[in-house]
Amino acid sequence: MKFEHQDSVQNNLISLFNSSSTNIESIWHTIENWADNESLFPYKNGSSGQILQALRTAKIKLVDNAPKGTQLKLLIALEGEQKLYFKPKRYNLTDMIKGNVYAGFDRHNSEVLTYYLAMVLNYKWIAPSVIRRIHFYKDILPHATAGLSQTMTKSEKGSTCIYGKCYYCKANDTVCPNSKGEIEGAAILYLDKRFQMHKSPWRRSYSKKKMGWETDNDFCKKVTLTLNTKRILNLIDISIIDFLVQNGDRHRYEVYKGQVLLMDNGKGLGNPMADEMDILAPLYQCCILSHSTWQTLESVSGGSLTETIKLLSSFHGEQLATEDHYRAIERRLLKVYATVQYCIEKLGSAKVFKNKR
Ligand SMILES: Nc1ncnc2c1ncn2[C@@H]1O[C@H](COP(=O)(O)OP(=O)(O)OP(=O)(O)O)[C@@H](O)[C@H]1O
Ligand SMILES: [Mn+2]
Repeated sequence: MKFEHQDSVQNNLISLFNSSSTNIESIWHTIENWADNESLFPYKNGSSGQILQALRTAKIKLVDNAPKGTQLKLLIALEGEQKLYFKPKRYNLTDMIKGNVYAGFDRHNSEVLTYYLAMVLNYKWIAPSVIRRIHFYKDILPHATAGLSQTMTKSEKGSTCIYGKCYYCKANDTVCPNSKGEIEGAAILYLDKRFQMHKSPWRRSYSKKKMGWETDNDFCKKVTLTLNTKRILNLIDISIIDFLVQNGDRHRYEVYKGQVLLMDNGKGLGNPMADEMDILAPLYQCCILSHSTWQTLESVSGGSLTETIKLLSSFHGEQLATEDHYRAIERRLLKVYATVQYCIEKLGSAKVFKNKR
């Protein structure tokens, strides 16, 4: 069932994304002059769509390794002073990643789908991200830094491949151009600003050891001693987004202009059959939620969440996930509603719903 209110939410989102304008210079100019406390990057009046179009098409000036982190990725300088992070495709959409919630390589489509998901859920502290195919021999090799060239190797079939520079990068784990000579990946707009990094209170141990949040029923109380309500509400918003795509790897978070950024979203969409509930621990342990997040969640019920993501991503002609994954997101959304219901029953809605500031 669809409500009128849902149509207006969807129409508003369409107006952010359905932009045919491709004046790259002018959208980069808008970004450079962006000084707003409402979102990480401009999004109104088609800006979101224009940024994605620019990320997909802007000419490449320089390609380098991006050595921070465990996953292979590139830092690409575009004509006109903007940069992007390029997380290459490592899996097909139908591949199932078995194992724990942080198993496997990053999924490039998870970065992109999470961007749309966050925008639909009105979480605007995220960098625009879009699928881009880059011609290896025309657009990477001629612009590669010496450092990047040193982390390339010839495959058995004779093509040049990249193994990159990162914590988990290994010379036999390469990314190679496809039969068209292209490498597909997520092009993520680079935030060239200073931000602070914090450890997530709900991070995993990445070993057999149990973390405080896994054993302590009063864990949220401890968190409230160090973090204010606004920060906790932000972390809860993020845990909902992470739960919907099953990203279980939110070990740290970055803060910019007092807002928690949704950065590093590549560990979602691994297994459409899994609903690991503990990703939602911030929500069910603290049992608070911002009013506005709840309103937004209610406004995307009944299938409209994934319908809207599909619609917005269709403007670039890309399929971001299989139907199994979209069904899984809708199924998990029902579990989010049920978790909020549990909190209301436990504490009463007056205690659950909070204002963000
Ligand atoms: N869009 C961005 N703009 C600027 N900096 C970014 C952006 N995305 C990520 N970073 C920074 O780069 C670092 C590495 O990126 P990211 O976390 O995506 O890589 P990763 O390989 O998945 O790392 P990890 O293995 O620690 O999860 C992050 O710590 C973050 O500070
Ligand atoms: Mn990561």
